[in-house]
Amino acid sequence: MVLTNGNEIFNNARKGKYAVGAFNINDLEWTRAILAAAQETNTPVLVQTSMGAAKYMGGYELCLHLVQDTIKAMGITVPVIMHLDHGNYEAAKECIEVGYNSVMFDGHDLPFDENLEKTKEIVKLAHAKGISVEAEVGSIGGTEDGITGLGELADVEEAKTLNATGVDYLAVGIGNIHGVYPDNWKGLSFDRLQELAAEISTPLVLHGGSGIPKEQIIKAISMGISKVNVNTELQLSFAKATREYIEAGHDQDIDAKGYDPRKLLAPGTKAITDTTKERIQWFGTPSI
Ligand SMILES: O=C(O)C[C@@H](O)[C@H](O)C(=O)COP(=O)(O)O
Ligand SMILES: [Zn+2]
Repeated sequence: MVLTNGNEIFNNARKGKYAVGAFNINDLEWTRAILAAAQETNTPVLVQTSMGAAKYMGGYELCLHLVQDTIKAMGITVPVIMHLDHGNYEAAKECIEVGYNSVMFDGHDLPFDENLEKTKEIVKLAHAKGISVEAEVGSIGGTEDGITGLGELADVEEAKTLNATGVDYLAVGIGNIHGVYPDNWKGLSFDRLQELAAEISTPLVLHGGSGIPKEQIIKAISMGISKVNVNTELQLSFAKATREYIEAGHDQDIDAKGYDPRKLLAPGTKAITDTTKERIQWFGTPSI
């Protein structure tokens, strides 16, 4: 079985100064597309469900089985990590129970001491089952109520304290944000990344990978980022390819090309694979 936790994969990435992509799945097509990209590049991959995506698809157990069965149906042979992305305490416990390979406990919205205590609990529960744990230091910004933040910087002392709980990888704020970056974005803070990487040898995670210029991604990886989360870029690629297909004018009333979902979804699914392969190349993930 190719499903595995993230410990060795991301520790090797940190040591080797490359990253492994963490790509969000939203349905069967996304799952197939991302797994195809990993198989075609012969590289390990992490597929992740946010709480919302898992609910949309039918729950964590269905998502795990979807990935397991798709791996089998596609004959995937590269290592795959099934991960909970931005999980709250209850979701992290549920995914540990269900059998995910890896969980993120995102306690950024809790008082730090509570985040710390709950992280310790999740680490204990997860490690008892050989499941990896990701924690988040501070908040990874984004757009809320129409306002886009410019990205927060993780506190180094808080990062060291959270890291001491035994988490397997640590998401850090270095000016990164989720979703589309605003025109006045100032870029990643490599000074803060250097401070964090000097104190923490645990693989570091960059959330909000979509929209960061390639050269900044590559530089951050050279400084200790070992896992890069990407979701929005895959969604944009899918939407663009699907729109172009529909606007090509297949008459949806009489032409099966215009209404057969397997034809409607094909261009977008291929676009997800192509974008995923391009990001794997950016991350320098070595083929196995
Ligand atoms: O969009 C989600 O629900 C998942 C993301 O938060 C993911 O964790 C991530 O960081 C990807 O960010 P993006 O590439 O900016 O969409
Ligand atoms: Zn994220």
